[in-house]
Amino acid sequence: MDLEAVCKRSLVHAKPQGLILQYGTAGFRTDAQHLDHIMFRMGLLAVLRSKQTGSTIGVMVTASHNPEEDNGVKLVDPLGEMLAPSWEEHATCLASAEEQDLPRVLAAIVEKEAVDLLQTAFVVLGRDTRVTAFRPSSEKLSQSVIDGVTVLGGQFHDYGLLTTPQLHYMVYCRNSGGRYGLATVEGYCQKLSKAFIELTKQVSCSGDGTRSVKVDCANGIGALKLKEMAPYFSQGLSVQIFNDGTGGRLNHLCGADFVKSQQKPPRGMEMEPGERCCSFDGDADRIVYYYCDAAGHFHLIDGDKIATLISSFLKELLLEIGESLNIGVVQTAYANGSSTRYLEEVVKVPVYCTKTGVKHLHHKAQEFDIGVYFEANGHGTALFSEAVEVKIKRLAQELEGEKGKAARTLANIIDLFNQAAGDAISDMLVIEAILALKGLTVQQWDALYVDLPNRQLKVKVVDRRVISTTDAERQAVTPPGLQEAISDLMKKYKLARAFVRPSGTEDIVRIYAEANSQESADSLACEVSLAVFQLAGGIGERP
Ligand SMILES: CC(=O)N[C@H]1[C@@H](OP(=O)(O)O)O[C@H](CO)[C@@H](O)[C@@H]1O
Ligand SMILES: [Mg+2]
Repeated sequence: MDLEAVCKRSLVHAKPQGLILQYGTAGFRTDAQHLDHIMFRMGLLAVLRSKQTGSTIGVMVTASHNPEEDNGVKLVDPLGEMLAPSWEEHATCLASAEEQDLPRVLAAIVEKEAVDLLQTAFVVLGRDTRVTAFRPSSEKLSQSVIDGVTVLGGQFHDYGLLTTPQLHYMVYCRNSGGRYGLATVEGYCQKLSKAFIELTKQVSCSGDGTRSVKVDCANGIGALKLKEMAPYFSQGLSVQIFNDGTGGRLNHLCGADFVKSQQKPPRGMEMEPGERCCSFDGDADRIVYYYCDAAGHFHLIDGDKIATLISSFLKELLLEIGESLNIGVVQTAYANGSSTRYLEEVVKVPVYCTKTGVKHLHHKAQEFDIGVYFEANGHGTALFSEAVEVKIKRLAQELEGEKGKAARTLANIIDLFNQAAGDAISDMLVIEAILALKGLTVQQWDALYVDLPNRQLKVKVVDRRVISTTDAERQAVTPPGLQEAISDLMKKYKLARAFVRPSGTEDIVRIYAEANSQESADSLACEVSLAVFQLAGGIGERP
């Protein structure tokens, strides 16, 4: 490790003195102007992680659903997963080191993690479409990552524009010796499209021609990548893209985050009653569906209902095949109470709750033969253990009749999921395939259960760390008295549930409340916000 060369090069990407940023739930994220040194240093860290694991490591430059002027970066571990927690700490230390401390911090990581510096390193990069008013943001920032990689002698491949889940897929492919698929955009498009076409060709065309869906791409990378992929699956589905980045701004009044949090359609989407529509977020790892009814009312179908559709379908297939595999659904505290009840009582699958952030859900889902996980906001996928995948693919060839058909359907569904990360394009194709196979309309899907009315609010406090939680964030431990106050407030309403937690991506405290009516959910959320404001050091306007 030529520390002298690293220090010299680092001056080109000098860290603003005193600037401290933390590797959070989704990597580093802030105003793009403050990220140059972070990018260079994440290039360095990716090389060390690659040497330590003897595997290809991914670096994705994106700020997902954040406003256009922001940017961010996250590292992708060997199996396409989020970076291991101990390395998140190294990332924070490295990002916070002042220039003169850089050699010491790097040496400490090498020692602590027993990195063999003689190992070769390989890093793959992807980036979204972000530009700032004056210059490309993601493109320039990914050059800084490359600078970090090369100064430490690492090799790299820059994929250029990719969705976040596509980069996760590439990393997984490269480290699984081709077992998972071909590590190219073409390989990705072919693997998913082949599975989708196999699935949908069994559906008898009921005279209404090709199925179609309207997709809001949040003016982000999803538009480019969906356009690129659409010809591969066009015989099974036609997509009409809105907010493709040619007119509007990234994530502005559109995209999955906007639609879910505002519970209204994105700007620019032309909705006819009963038509299936969906929205991706800015880096295409989240998806939500929606439609409007004949009276013009908007209906949101969020991650919880997506998880329900997927897990019931998988359960039905297993029943048909005659295999009793251990299937589990993983949610967070934000999952609508109706969805949890429906999954447990009607679908009869065990449901688990983890802390917010996909890495927690992903990790829990790996414990099952088949683990389905979704955050309410639409980020999720399904994971199949290697043994299950091998078994189902064998059964698909061996079994005949209805059992064989079900096994082949499941084998294709396994290929259609991106098992490295939640993926809007892959999830959309899974959903479209299931709806087609089951002959369900979007309204029938929506009618599986009725969401409990709910409300999310934010409160600003002096220091959000005064709030600590337990029981997968459903109970507040500190400050004293807060949980008692919330529990007392909940008693006033029917079917009420409320919790608070400090956000991992914004400097705020989030409040969630649900109850039997919208009025009750709104007023419970408001009362809980006030309790947070009073007991946890609220600042600014009183809720
Ligand atoms: C309530 C909510 O939607 N929280 C989001 C949000 O995290 P917060 O820690 O709540 O800010 O961003 C995360 C990263 O994208 C995502 O995983 C999570 O679900
Ligand atoms: Mg995202």
